[in-house]
Amino acid sequence: MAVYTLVDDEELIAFLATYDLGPLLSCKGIAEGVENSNYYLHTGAGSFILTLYEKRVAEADLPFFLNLMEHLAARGVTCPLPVKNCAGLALGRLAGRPAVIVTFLDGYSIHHPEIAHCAALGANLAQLHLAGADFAQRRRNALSVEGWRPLFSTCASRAEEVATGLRALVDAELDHLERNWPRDLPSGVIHADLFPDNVFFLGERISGLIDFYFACTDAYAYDLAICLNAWCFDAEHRYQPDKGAALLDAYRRIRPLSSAEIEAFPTLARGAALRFLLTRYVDWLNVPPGALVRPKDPREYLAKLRFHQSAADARVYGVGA
Ligand SMILES: Nc1ncnc2c1ncn2[C@@H]1O[C@H](COP(=O)(O)OP(=O)(O)OP(=O)(O)O)[C@@H](O)[C@H]1O
Ligand SMILES: N[C@@H](CCO)C(=O)O
Repeated sequence: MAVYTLVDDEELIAFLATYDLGPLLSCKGIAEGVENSNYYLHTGAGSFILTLYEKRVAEADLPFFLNLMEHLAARGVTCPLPVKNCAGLALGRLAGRPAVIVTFLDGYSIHHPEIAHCAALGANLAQLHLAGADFAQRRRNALSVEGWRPLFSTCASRAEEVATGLRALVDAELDHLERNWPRDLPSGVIHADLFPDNVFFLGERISGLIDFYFACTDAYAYDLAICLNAWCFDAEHRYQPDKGAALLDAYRRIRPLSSAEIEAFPTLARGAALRFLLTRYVDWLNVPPGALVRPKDPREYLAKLRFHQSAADARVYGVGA
C-alpha cells in the first residue's frame, strides 16, 4: 500500500462495531505498497489488515477478489480470508471508500530472492493455478494488451521526463505486442501481481500469498512471465538465468507448459515488462498530493523490457528445444 485515505478514529470505531471482533486496540497505516490504503488493525479478537480500495480497484470487481480468496483458501492456498461483519457481509464502506477486513498472515517478504525462493515461488504459482481452475467467476484482465495503449495515451506526451526515447520505444513495443500477442493459451485465474512483496516466507518455505486485487482470467504462462520479471533480475536489472530456470522448472514439475506456451514465452515476458513499465510510469507522474506513498521506478521495467526484446526465443529462459 500506501495510505491515500485517512481514517478518522470515530468512524473506524463505528465501522468495527458492525463486526464481532471486539474493541479497537490499535490501527496503523502501512507504508509499503502503492495501490490501496492498508492499515494494521489490532482488536480484541487479534490482528487483521484493513484495506480501503483506491483508484485501480473497481468496486464491482471486489466480489470476484473476495470470493477468489475464499475459494483458494478452501483448496489449501494460504491467503488472507475476508472477515464477515455481523450482517454476514465482507464488503463494507469506510471513509467514503469500499473497505474490507482480512485475516493477518505471518511471514515476511524477501527483498532479494535467491534461487531457492524462486523455486518455491514456481511451485506455489503452479499450485495456485491448479487451485483456481474450478473457480466459476471470470474477470477480464483490464491491464492486458488491449489496455496498454489507452493507458499510455493518458500521459504519453511526458515520456521524455522519465527516459530519453521512451515515447518512441513504447509506441514501437505496443505495435509489436498488438500484432504478436498470443490469444489461445491455456487460461484461468491468475494472480497477475505476484511480486516479492506479495509473497510471505518463513525460511525458504512460502507461508502465504497476498494482494489478489489484480487477479483475473488470463493465460497462466503470462502469470509466470510476470513472476520471471519480478523475481529473476538482480538489483542492476540484469537477468539471472539460474533464478529463471529455478522458477520455470519448479512450475513445470507441477503444471507442465505446452509447446505453444513455451513458444509464446518471450512475447509474454515483453508484455509483462511493458505492463509494469506503463503502470509505474503513470503512477510516477501522478502522485496524489498528501499521499503516503513512494512510487516505484518505471526505468527498472524499461531495462527488463530491453532484455526481453533481445531474446531470440524461449531458450534464453532455459525452456524450449
Ligand atoms: N493479510 C496480510 N497479512 C499480513 N500483512 C499484510 C496482509 N495484507 C497486506 N499486508 C501488509 O501490507 C502491505 C501492503 O499490502 P498490499 O501489497 O496488499 O498493498 P497494495 O497497495 O495492494 O500493494 P502493491 O503495491 O503490492 O499492489 C504488505 O506489503 C504487507 O506488509
Ligand atoms: N507490483 C507492482 C505494483 C502494484 O501493482 C509494481 O511493482 O509495479
